Amino acid sequence: MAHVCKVFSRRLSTSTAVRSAIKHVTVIGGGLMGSGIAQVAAATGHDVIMVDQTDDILAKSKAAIQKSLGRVAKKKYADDGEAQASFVGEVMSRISTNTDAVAACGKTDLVVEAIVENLDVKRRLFTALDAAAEEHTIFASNTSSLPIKDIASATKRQDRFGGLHFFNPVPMMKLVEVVKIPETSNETFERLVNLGKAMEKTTVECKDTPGFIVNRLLVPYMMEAVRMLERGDASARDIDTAMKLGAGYPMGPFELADYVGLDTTKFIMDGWSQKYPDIEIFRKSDLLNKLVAEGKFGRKTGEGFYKYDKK
Ligand SMILES: CCCCCCCCCCCCC[C@H](O)CC(=O)SCCNC(=O)CCNC(=O)[C@H](O)C(C)(C)COP(=O)(O)OP(=O)(O)OC[C@H]1O[C@@H](n2cnc3c(N)ncnc32)[C@H](O)[C@@H]1OP(=O)(O)O
Ligand SMILES: NC(=O)c1ccc[n+]([C@@H]2O[C@H](COP(=O)([O-])OP(=O)(O)OC[C@H]3O[C@@H](n4cnc5c(N)ncnc54)[C@H](O)[C@@H]3O)[C@@H](O)[C@H]2O)c1
Repeated sequence: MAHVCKVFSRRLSTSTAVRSAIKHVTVIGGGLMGSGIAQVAAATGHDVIMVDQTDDILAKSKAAIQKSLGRVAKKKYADDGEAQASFVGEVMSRISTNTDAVAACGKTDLVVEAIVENLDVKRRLFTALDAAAEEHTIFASNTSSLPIKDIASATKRQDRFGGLHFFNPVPMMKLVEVVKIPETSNETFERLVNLGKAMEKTTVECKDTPGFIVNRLLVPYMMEAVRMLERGDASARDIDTAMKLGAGYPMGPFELADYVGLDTTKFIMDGWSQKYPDIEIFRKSDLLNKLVAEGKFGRKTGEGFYKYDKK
C-alpha cells in the first residue's frame, strides 16, 4: 500500500509541477538585461510582456531584441534567409509591450524585474504589483547586488518570491543564479529552477548573500582592477589584455565594466560601500564616479573607460 501511495504522490507532484509550469512571463525593465530576458523567454516558447517607462524606450528594446535575434538566426540557419526571418518573426510575435506595469501583471505566471539597481525603486514597484498580481504569480528580481529579502519584504508574497540572476548578454551566457530567501516555498523555488532550465540555462542555487555566487567573486576582482588603474600601476588596456591572455577571460575588467554599464556598476558599489563601510575593497572609486558624473556609462553611451563607435 505504501508503495502505491508513493507512486501516486510522485505522479501527483509531477502533474502539479507540470500544471504549475511557468508559461507567461512579465519582464519589468526593457534595458540591457530585461530585453535579453524577454528575448530568451520568448525564444524558448514563453509568452512575454515587456514593460518599460515609455513607448520610445520599448521601441528601442524591441529593436535591440530584433538585432540580437538576427545574430542568433544567422548561426542557427546559416544562409537560409527565409528560415532566419521566420525564426525572428515567430519569437518577436511572442513579445508584447506595455508601459503600465500593473496592467501587465494582472494575468501572468512570473514577474521578473530588471529595472534600475536601486532598492527603493524596486520596492515601490513590487509593492504596487503585489496588489495587482494573481495569487499564483511568482515575483523575481534580477538584481546584481541587493538582498532579495530587502526587495521581497515590500510584498505580502515572500513565499512566492526569489532571485533570478541572469548574466549579460542573456542570449549568450548560460548561467542563471536562482536565489531563495528563507520564506521562498519549495514549489516556488522548483518553478524558478524549472523556468531557468526551460530557458536553456544552467541553474545554480544560492542563498541570499551579497553578490550571490559570481558577483561575490567578480566585484572584488574588478574593484582591484580599478584600484590598479587609479594607482597608475598599469593602463586599462594592458590590464584587460593581461586578464584575457593571462587568465583566459573573454573580456578584461574594463571592457566588462563598459559592457555591463558604468551606471549600474556605480549603483552596485554605492550600495555595498554604504552597507559594508569597513570593507576596504568596496570603498567607492573616484575614477568610476567621475566617469559616471560625466555621463560616460560605457558602451550604452558610447564612452566609458574606452570610446566606442556609434552603431
Ligand atoms: C573595472 C572597473 C570597476 C567597476 C566596478 C565593478 C563592480 C561591479 C561589477 C559587477 C557587475 C555585475 C553585473 C551582473 O550582475 C553580472 C554579469 O552579468 S557579469 C557579466 C558576465 N558576462 C561576461 O563576462 C561577458 C564576457 N564576454 C563574452 O562572453 C563575449 O565577449 C561576448 C559578450 C559573448 C561577445 O563575444 P565576442 O566573441 O567577444 O564578440 P562578438 O561581439 O563578435 O560576438 C561573437 C558572437 O557571439 C554572438 N553574440 C554576441 N553577442 C550577442 C548578443 N547580444 N545576442 C546574440 N548573439 C550574440 C554572435 O553570434 C557573435 O557573432 P556575430 O553575430 O558577431 O557574427
Ligand atoms: N548590466 C548587467 O550586466 C547586469 C547583469 C545582471 C543583472 N543586472 C541587474 O539587472 C537590473 C537592470 O540592469 P540593466 O543593466 O538592464 O539596466 P538598464 O539601465 O539597461 O535598464 C534598466 C531599465 O529599467 C527601466 N526602468 C527603471 N525604472 C523603472 C520602473 N519603475 N518601471 C519600469 N521600468 C523601469 C529603465 O527605463 C531601463 O530601460 C539591475 O538590477 C542590475 O543590477 C545587470
